[in-house]
Amino acid sequence: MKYVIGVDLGTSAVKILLVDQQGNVVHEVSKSYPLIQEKTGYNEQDPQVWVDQTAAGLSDLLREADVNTSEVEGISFSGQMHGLVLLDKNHDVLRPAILWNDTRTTEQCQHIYQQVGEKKLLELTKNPALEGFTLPKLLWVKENEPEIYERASTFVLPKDYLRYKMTEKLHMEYSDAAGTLLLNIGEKQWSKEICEMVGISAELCPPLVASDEEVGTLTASFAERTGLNPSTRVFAGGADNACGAIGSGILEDGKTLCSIGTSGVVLSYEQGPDKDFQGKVHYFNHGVENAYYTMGVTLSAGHSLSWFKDVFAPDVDFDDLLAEVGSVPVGANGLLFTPYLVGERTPHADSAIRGSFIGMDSSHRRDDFVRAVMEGITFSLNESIDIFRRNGKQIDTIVSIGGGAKSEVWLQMQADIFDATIVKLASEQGPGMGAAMLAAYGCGWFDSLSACADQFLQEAATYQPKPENVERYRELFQLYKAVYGQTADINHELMRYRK
Ligand SMILES: Nc1ncnc2c1ncn2[C@@H]1O[C@H](COP(=O)(O)OP(=O)(O)O)[C@@H](O)[C@H]1O
Ligand SMILES: O=C(CO)[C@@H](O)[C@H](O)COP(=O)(O)O
Repeated sequence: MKYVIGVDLGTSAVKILLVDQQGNVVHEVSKSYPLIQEKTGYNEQDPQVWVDQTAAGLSDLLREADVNTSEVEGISFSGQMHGLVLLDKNHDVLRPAILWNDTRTTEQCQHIYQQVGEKKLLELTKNPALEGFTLPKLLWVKENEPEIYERASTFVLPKDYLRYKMTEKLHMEYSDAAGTLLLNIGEKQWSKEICEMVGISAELCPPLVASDEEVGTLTASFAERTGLNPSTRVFAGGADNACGAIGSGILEDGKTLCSIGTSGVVLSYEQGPDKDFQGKVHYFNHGVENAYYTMGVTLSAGHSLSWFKDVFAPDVDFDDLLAEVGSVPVGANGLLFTPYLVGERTPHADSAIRGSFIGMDSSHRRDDFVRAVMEGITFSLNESIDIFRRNGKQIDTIVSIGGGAKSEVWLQMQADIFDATIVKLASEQGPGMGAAMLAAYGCGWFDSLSACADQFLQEAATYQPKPENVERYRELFQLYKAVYGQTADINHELMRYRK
């Protein structure tokens, strides 16, 4: 038997899948790591921890699955996007990585608009300047930590750093480079024009490769540390949302994905770079050659539920926390939640907005709060679906993945709020599966990623919208949408009282 490995370097954990030639997940391992949150809006991680936890996870995976390592042909990656990993001339890390959900860079985003202009920025990158993207982070370091910036010789994104430590080959690939705001996504080249206009040396930008490109094999020391064979073939991989799309079969026009991980995204396949969403949704290169995708992002999706659990039910696991949510009626007995715990991206690009519970009543119990949190996250994602539909996209079927797809109640809630059929796949680990598929395709097991998807991906269940719930949620969605406007000023004022 032959195997490939998909490594998904997420925000809460690295998840590693061992997949056979039929697409069966033979074994999986997850190793978590913390967020470093020194101040409000700050979110960092130590890149060395990603490498150590991945090495530990691979070692556990191979030992527990008890496979012959010479049968593991290839390995590839999916990674949390946008995180800035700054490296010196020896490729040593210069400071903790500044992550996608870090929103300290509002001033730098304004600087980008002033220097480049909104129209030009959209023309070149197809995206607006958002705090989470990599370029504003580079500018923040340049302004606030000039002694570190001066020592920088290049930058990479989280999974690129991990791959570098495994192979000693340094690259970035298109689907993740698209989220830096420095890539001309249509031409698939670093934009020298943007570098010049914002004052970043183009020499900092690393060499670019395609997601399915073979970049080398493992170093002897990493192979020894994990038990993998040093000749294991290593493929570049992709951004977690591009890999989530591959691992969910979002490989042709008309296909839509909803992923509820730490962040939440609604993502739709695009054939080319030429559609115009006026920057209201993100527009990135896919992990499939010459394809693209558009997506809306809820910054704190699963993170809102994890936050609620950590603060109010630390000793309860997710299954127990959600056990009675199905018996709470639609609308959580009049309780609304907005999931803006770390600011928001779509549809409100606002780093200072924060979350609210509206309508708390002394009759409310923990289950009402849990349902309200789940509904609020799903309403937020519905705002992205709304943008797609208003721009002419037909969305009647959505593949749902991520931690949120583990719960039947949440899957039905998605069907009712999105008013669409929800498809659950046999594995909810889309990004890890997408990474494994890139390795399988790269190893030549299939002629195309679509052929691989036909073999690897199976529908496990579908959830149909229930008309009476759809109607109630339609009314509640109008109230949900009003909360942002009614709480924005108060939240902006409260900003100066935060840590
Ligand atoms: N059993 C469960 N039911 C519902 N939601 C869950 C469950 N387990 C985890 N989650 C949610 O999924 C999120 C983690 O999703 P995951 O896709 O693993 O995230 P990431 O890739 O960002 O690390 C958690 O924050 C939590 O809110
Ligand atoms: O910032 C984005 C997309 O633009 C996030 O989707 C990150 O890519 C992190 O993803 P998860 O850890 O939630 O999967």
